[in-house]
Amino acid sequence: METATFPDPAYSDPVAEPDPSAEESDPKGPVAAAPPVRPREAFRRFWPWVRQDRLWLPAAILLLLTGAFGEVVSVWLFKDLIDQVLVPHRFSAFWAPAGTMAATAVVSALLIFAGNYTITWVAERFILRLRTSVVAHLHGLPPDTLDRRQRGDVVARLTGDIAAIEQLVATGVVEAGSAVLSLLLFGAAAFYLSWQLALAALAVAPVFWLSGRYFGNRILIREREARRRGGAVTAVLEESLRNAAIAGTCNQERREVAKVHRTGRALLESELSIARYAGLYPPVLNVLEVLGGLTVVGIGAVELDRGVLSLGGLLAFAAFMAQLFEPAQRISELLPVAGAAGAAGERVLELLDTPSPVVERPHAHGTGPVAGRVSCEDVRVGYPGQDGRPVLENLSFDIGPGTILAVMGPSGCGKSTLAKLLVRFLDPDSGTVRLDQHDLRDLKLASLRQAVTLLPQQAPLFHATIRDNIAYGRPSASLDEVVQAAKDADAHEFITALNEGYRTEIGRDGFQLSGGQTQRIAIARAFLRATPVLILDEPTTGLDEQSAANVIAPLRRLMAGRTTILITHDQKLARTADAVLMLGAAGKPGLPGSVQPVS
Ligand SMILES: Nc1ncnc2c1ncn2[C@@H]1O[C@H](COP(=O)(O)OP(=O)(O)OP(=O)(O)O)[C@@H](O)[C@H]1O
Repeated sequence: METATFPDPAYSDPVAEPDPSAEESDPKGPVAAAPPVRPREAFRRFWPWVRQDRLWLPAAILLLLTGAFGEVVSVWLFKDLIDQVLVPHRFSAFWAPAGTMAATAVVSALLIFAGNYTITWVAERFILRLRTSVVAHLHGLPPDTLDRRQRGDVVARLTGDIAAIEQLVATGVVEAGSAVLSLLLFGAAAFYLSWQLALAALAVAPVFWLSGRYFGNRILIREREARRRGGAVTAVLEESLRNAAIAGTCNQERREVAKVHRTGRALLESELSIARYAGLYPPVLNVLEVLGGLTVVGIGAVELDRGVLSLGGLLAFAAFMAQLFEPAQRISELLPVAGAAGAAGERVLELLDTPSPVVERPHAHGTGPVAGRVSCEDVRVGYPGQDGRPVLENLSFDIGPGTILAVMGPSGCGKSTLAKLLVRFLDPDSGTVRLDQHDLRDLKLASLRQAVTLLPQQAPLFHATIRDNIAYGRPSASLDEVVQAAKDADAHEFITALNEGYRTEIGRDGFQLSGGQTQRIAIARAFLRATPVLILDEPTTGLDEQSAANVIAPLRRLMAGRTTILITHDQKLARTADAVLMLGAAGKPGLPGSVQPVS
């Protein structure tokens, strides 16, 4: 029998060829490129999240600039030091300019620190606000819309990409602003000292600009690809780790590792391609700087010879040139960062621009007291990308308050789709779904969901205590209420048998608990919500006979007196219903039969 060895030596070499048998059909990986957005447009879109702190941006620029001005003063004093102390050998005059230079350096350092801290403060607040807004938008989307994206890629967009954007709108603005103003400041000082030399130095400016454009465009294109591939790496990682158990049982560990390796290698190639441009740009600038500097020194030597310029003046000019190149260097370093920010911005805007298929109407109202009548009138619904073929068609039923309606039918006939319609994760293409007399589309979403509890097939649990998991449906519930709900759900006994009882922390998806126990926690949560309408989507699926039997008694108590849509394949459970709706009854999935009383 062949056994896999880990770590596989094949992957210790990062550019090794991955296992070809594991090649994906899509060589570009599981994440599509975001639509391109022009940097100016991206800046305009993200500006609202900076607006609140916008006054701090000029404040930071001012602090950095005043700090930089301190450096101008130091250079000026250095010129005096040479011309008035060193050249005439008057060492008694040393202390005054030296003391002023030292004090200026300290003040300058403090101002630059304050400026940099201010930028970080603005940037971090921007990141926090933007991430919160994007997450709020994503939470407003129905699960189907969100699930169309790779979860790992969404997380990459919400972390790395959002952090990179701040370079475009916060740090970038201040850095570019202060660098440009420093350039002007040092440039003005250089012109004041010798306009001829300053003009000579400026001769290289167009070449700087042209090389900036050349490198900037190429870096942006490569950053786009790298961001996409970065998202693919987290997507593949997330999926691979989530499915580690199935990979193990199917002996597919090698394939999973190869997938991670392949996407990682694609990212590596992308990053190296960026590094070739981003890494070449500063040395190219250095060469241009040296050429500019040599021109200046050549002309300066002639000026010195003609007696137009003092030695101190020439040295001070050279120092200004060095200072001039420092902001130019900073701008050049901003280029790859701005490229990354632009590419990251496109990916975050794509998330923000994902429309919700379910929109609350402007004049939507609350449900008021809910009796619990639920009806569908000639409903037709399908999913996008299915050539307009409906999943449900001509669906009509009307059940009174407190009725339990079992919904049955073959797999794929649209039972879960009906559940989505009733909580408005989906709207019908035609026809009407009603709660009491209200068309669901006229109701506020929060109000509708206050009245309806959906217990999905696999009840999700949070990484939190059992108490918090039960109270999730009503966080204000007291411990007594939580315990009562657990008792009603037949969960109290096994909870108190755990070492820490209700304070026991459970892992994601109920890790530590059996399927039946997880389901009973979810039922306790539904008891606590105590809504007039219940939708139970296959509540016993995946449970063995004994666990299913343990769940049926609390489910009966939960359903008593509430309008319940009970989606099930389980004949035993269906018998607890007052009526049954067979979907796909005529042998055609999606075409419903009528509601029949349970015999
Ligand atoms: N988000 C979606 N996008 C596109 N098609 C979907 C989506 N969800 C479901 N479908 C399709 O709609 C049809 C009905 O799916 P639905 O989940 O409602 O069936 P079901 O009766 O609940 O099936 P099961 O008993 O297997 O859970 C299926 O053909 C399915 O492929």
